Amino acid sequence: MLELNSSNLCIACAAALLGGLWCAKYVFGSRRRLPVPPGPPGHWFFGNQLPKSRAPFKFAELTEEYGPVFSLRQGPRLFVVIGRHQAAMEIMEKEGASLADRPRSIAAAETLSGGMRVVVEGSGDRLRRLRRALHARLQSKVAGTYEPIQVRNAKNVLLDILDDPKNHQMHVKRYAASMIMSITYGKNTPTAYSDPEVVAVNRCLTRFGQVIRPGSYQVDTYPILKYVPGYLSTLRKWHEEELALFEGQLDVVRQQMVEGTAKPCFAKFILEHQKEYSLADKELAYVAGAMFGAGSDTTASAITITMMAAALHREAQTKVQEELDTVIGRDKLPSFDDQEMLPQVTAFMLESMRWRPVSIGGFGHRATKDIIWKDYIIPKGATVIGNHWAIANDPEVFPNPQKFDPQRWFDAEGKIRDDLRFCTYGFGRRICPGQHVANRSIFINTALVLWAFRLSENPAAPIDSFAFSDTANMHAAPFQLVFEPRASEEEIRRLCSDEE
Ligand code: HEM
Repeated sequence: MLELNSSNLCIACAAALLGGLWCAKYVFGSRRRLPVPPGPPGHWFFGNQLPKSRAPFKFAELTEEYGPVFSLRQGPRLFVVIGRHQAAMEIMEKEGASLADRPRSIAAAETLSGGMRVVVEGSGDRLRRLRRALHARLQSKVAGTYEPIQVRNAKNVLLDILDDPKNHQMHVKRYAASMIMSITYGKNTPTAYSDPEVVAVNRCLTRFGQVIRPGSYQVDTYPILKYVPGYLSTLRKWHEEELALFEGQLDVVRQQMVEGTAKPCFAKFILEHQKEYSLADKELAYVAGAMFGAGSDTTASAITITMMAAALHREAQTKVQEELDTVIGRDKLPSFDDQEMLPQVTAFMLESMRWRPVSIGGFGHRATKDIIWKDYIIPKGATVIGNHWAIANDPEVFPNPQKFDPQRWFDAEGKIRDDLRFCTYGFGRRICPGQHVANRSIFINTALVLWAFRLSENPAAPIDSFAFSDTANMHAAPFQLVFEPRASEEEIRRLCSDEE
């Protein structure tokens, strides 16, 4: 990040003055009749210091202190954080139409992503077109057509674990990268996580992750800084690099279409329907790139969390395995067709996603009009965040929330409850369009891994179930697992090499 020096002090002063005016607007001007939700006191001008690390946990503490909805101010920006399930439903879902926007992000959205990355795109016509294109290929019915790709890759996870159990986290990352590359670009060879293409995409993602972190670029609080010469030049260079990468990936499919060798995939679909969705070439490249960006590491993280949960909660694991043994037996592998009959597997994955939510802090939405909630106002322009971690630990909805208890997802008749939902995939109009693909990935990997192996901790290397990266989508730090095959190795290998 650029240090402020004397030559741009004037601009900084102007920024401060402008910030002050905005501040005054929040503090005195627009208080209207209702107050904003309560929150910790802050500096009259700078407001509150946003946590520099582990924000979802610190926000959860503030929820305990200030209630289900609290607010923080940083310079001119107001943040409203929701930490309870009911409030999240009342605000994020019921007021979804007023919260479809994203907070303005000059650094990550406008500069690094050139205004084309769907996850940080503001509401409006372009977002609608992008989401329509994604929905066309990710909605539940279409997601079902990817099941053979998911089964093939999930079987490879079992084989990889047999060959090299130590690298279980890498195998799952390979699963997710390979599956997304197939769906997006029609690549049907297993993609190694060390593929140069995957490495290059991941480099872009790491950069994006760094830039999007609140507070990493002051320009998002004081927009005038964008006129400071050189301030955003690195981000512009990175944008050119990622655009070239995404365009290159799309060009391969374009060429295959000319040669008649293109496989059915998202890239082919959007190229064929470019006019219908009115997407420019660069937008096409980015929306295909978004599939990998949003869907690869998130999926891998969620699968790894189910494996960690199994090793740490052996009773819960046994319940799933008893169900697998009764319903599936030992002569075949579980498949998607069996899901209805495997509610324990479903409950186990639902509880894993609640226990350690991948998108732990939730993503910011921007209010496009004043929202009244109880006796408070969430003013137009505020950034509203549903804190997944705090909501996951709401004791009213998830009693004894620290306990890993898949049985909480069952109703009295032993069916998966349809009145209970956790916000794994976010909220309202910005809900994750990849959720149907993701759920299928988590289901098939959980079912196959628990069918094939008994998972446990290595007593010499206990698992720290809180050792995760401090990033928007969190990843478990490396940890050891012991995989004890539940069938003979030959049998697992034979069943994994059977064609579907
Ligand atoms: C377990 C895996 C996944 C998790 C936990 C996850 C979670 C999320 C969350 C929390 C959001 C933001 C929602 C909000 O703003 O409230 C999101 C957005 C998004 N996800 Fe996922 N996701 C997963 C897998 C996927 C997959 C597999 C794909 C694509 C194939 C995908 C594509 C997207 C896209 C494109 C967005 C941006 C949507 C927008 O901003 O309008 N995700 N995801």
